[in-house]
Amino acid sequence: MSHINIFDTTLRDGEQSPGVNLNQLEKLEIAKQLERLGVDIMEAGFPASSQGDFEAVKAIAETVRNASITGLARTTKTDIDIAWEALKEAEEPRLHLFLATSPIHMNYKLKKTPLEVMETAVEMVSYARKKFPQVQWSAEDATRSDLPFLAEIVERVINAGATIINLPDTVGYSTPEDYGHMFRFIKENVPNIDNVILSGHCHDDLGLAVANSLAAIENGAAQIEGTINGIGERAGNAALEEIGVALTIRKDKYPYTTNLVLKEIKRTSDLVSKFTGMRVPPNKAIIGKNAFAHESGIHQDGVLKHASTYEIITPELVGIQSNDLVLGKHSGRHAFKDKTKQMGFELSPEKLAQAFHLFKQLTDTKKQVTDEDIFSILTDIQTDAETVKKYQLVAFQVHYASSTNLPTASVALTTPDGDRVETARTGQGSVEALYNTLEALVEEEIHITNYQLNSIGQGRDALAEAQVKLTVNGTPVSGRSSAQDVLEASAKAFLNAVNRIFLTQKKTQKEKAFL
Ligand SMILES: CC(=O)SCCNC(=O)CCNC(=O)[C@H](O)C(C)(C)COP(=O)(O)OP(=O)(O)OC[C@H]1O[C@@H](n2cnc3c(N)ncnc32)[C@H](O)[C@@H]1OP(=O)(O)O
Ligand SMILES: CC(C)C(=O)C(=O)O
Ligand SMILES: [Mg+2]
Repeated sequence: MSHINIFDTTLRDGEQSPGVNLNQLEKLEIAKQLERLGVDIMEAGFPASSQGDFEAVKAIAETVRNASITGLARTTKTDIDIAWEALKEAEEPRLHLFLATSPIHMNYKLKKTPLEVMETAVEMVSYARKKFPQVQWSAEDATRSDLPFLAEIVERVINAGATIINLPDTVGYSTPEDYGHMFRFIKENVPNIDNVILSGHCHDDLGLAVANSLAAIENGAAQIEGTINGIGERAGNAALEEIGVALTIRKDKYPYTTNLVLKEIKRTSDLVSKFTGMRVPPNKAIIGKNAFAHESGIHQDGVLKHASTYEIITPELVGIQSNDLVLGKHSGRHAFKDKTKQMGFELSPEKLAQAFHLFKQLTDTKKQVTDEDIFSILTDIQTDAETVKKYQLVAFQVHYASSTNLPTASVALTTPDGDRVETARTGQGSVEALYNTLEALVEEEIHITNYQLNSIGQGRDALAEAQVKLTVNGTPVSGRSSAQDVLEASAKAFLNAVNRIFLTQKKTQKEKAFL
C-alpha cells in the first residue's frame, strides 16, 4: 500500500481565517497536539510576515521532534533567510516557497511575465536549497494555470533543487475531475517528476476540497495538505480529519496508509476550535456534535438492532468517549494530575495547582464535572501568559432592577501597574453595562467587534464560555474565558483580550528592529 504524507497548515493557512488571532502559547499547544495526531509535516507559520509569527515558528521548530516543521516564504532572499533563522533548529527543517503561475495572478498581482516568474522561481529554489535540506515549491493558483507552462516551470524548479512540488487549488475553483487531470498531466509531461513528492492543497469555496484532495491522491499525490476542522482563508481548506477518516473507512477504494492517530482527532479539533473561536457546526462530518447522533425512530430502531445499519464510523475511532463523566467533589490531587495527563496536558506545578483549585471550586457548585469542563479549565490555564503585566478582575456586581430601569454594573480591577480602580456604568443589557464599565476602567481605546456566549455541555449549571473580539488601540485581539456565571465569563473574556495587547506591544517594539 502506498503511503500519504499528511501536511497540516492549521497554524498558517488556518490562521488566515478572518478574525483568527492565535498567540504563541496557543500555537505551541496546537503544535504539540498535531504531533500527537501524527501529522508528518506541520506548517507553523509565515516567519517573514511578522515578529510574532517568526517567534512562534521558532518555538515550534525547537519543541516538536516527531514531525517536519515548515514555514512559508515568498520568492525573495529576505523571506528565505528569515525562514531559515526560524526553522534551523527543527528536526527536519523544510521551506515552503510559493509563486503564482496563473495568468490572472502573474498579470494583475505579480505584474511579471511568465518568463520572469520562471526565472524567479528557479533562482529562489536554488538559493533556498543552499540552506534547507527540503524545499517545497508551490505553484500558487495552479488550477487556473496554463498546463504546458505549469509543466515547464515544475520541471525547472525540480532541476533547481525542489524536493516537493505542490499544486494548490488556491481559490477552490477545481472539480475532482479537473484536479485529478492536472496531476495526471504533470506526471505524464514532466520528465523528472519521479524525483519529487507531489502534493495537493485544496480550498473549499465550492465545497469540494476533500473530494479534490482524494482525486489528487488517486492521481499521484503522495502528500496532502489541509487544516483541522477545515479552517482557513475564505471558505477554508480541506479538513484533514475528513481525509484521514475517509482513507480509513473506504480502504476498499483508497488503499493508502497515513501516520494519523485517529483517536487524537477529537482533542485536536476541540483545541483548534477553542483557541481560534471558530465553533464546529453540529452537522460537521466526523467531529460535529450530531455526527454520531440518531434522532429519528427508524434510525434509532436500526442502530439498536445493529449499529452498522446507520453508523459507518464509531465515535471511539476518532476519540469521542461515550461516557465523559469523570472526577468529583472527593477527588484529590493525584487523580486530578493523572486526569490532566490522560487528557494530554503537561502543566507546570504552579499551573496544575491553579487548575486543581478551579476544579475544586467547580465541584462545589456544579452537580457533575465532565471532561469538557476540565478541558476548558485546563486550556484556559495552559495558555494564560503568567509573566505578562495585566488587568485583573477584583469584583463586580450587576443590578438589574426592573424592565424600566437600565442595568448598572460596578467593577473593581487591578491595573497592570498594580493600582486598584473601580467605577460603575449603565447599559441596555447586563453584558453591555459590564462592558461599558470595563471600557471606562481600562486606559486603552477599545472597540468590540464580536461577542459570543456558549454553554459547555448541558444542564442549567453548565459552564458558560464567552469569546470576544475587539480592537485595542486599533490592534485586533480576541479573548475567551469560562465560568459558571455568564457575566463573570464575559468580564474575564474581555480582560483576557485586552491583556493580550501587552504581548503584542512587546512584539511591536521588537518588530521595528526586525523588519
Ligand atoms: C495563497 C496564500 O495563502 S499566500 C499566503 C498569504 N498569507 C498572507 O499574506 C499572510 C501574511 N501576510 C502579511 O503579513 C503581509 O502580506 C506581508 C508581510 C507578507 C507583506 O506585506 P507588504 O509588504 O505590506 O505587501 P502586501 O501584502 O501589501 O503585498 C504583497 C506583495 O508581495 C508580492 N508577492 C505576492 N506573492 C509573492 C511571492 N510568492 N513572491 C514574491 N512576492 C510576492 C505581491 O506582488 C506584492 O508585491 P508589491 O508590493 O510589489 O505589489
Ligand atoms: C501558499 C499556497 C500553497 C496556498 O496556501 C494556496 O495556494 O492556497
Ligand atoms: Mg491555501
